[in-house]
Amino acid sequence: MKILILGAGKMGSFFCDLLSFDHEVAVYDPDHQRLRFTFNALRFKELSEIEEFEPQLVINASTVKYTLQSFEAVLPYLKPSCIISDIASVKTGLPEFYATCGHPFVSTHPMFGPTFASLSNLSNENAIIISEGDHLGKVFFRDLYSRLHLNIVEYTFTEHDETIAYSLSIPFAATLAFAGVMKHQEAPGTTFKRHMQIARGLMSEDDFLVSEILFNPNTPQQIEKIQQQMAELLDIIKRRDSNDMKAFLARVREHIR
Ligand SMILES: O=C(O)C(=O)C[C@]1(C(=O)O)C=C[C@@H](O)C=C1
Repeated sequence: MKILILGAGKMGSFFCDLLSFDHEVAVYDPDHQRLRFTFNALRFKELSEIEEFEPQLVINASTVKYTLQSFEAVLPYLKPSCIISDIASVKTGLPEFYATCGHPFVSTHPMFGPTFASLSNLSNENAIIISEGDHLGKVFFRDLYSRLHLNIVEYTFTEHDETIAYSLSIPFAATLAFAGVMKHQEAPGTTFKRHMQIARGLMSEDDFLVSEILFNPNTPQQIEKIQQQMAELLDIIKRRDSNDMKAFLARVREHIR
């Protein structure tokens, strides 16, 4: 299959490595410097090269802020039968775009990345496939993700954004709150060190990625839940109420069972 990957960032390079043994792969990135590290694939710097290549599948691995923009840039150079796909962390705007783009589409979300996952062993990781996608496109990604031993879950676009607001925005916001008040420790404890590791991982992410995940329209209501929990905890601490604290901790334990 002829596959075009948009974006030679971390995820684009990951898909390129993964697919280049079994498929004819090309990578397009308008930032020519980033193509220096692209191997076993054609490196496209000009849009006209895409037209000549005639890809059958496009995997858009651009930074989430530019997902729609990069689709729009390449669309005029694709055959109508070409399946277009994205791996964006937030799907806002994509259902509307796909509905009018005139191409079969498939949308997925690998729930891992180079910061924390070991890309050579993904057997404990997850991937989401959006149910509205084209049948063949979904079969392609289901097969690819199964071969990586990923746990695969299927959600609609709406379910995806609701779930992601919960599973990414809560840890992101909680980490930002922690990192926002932390100071250098000369003798940190193990819990502190673990939090610090997560905070450093998150802060090494692209600002666009962090922002777009937090800009998910479902995020504010999740952050309000954190605020409610903190307000309740603060109140219990100030009152030094052992019974209320016991009840609070029991409730939290129930949540993480
Ligand atoms: O491990 C990483 O590199 C990630 O950025 C993964 C992570 C996460 O923080 O959990 C971040 C964004 C993705 O859309 C999915 C998962």
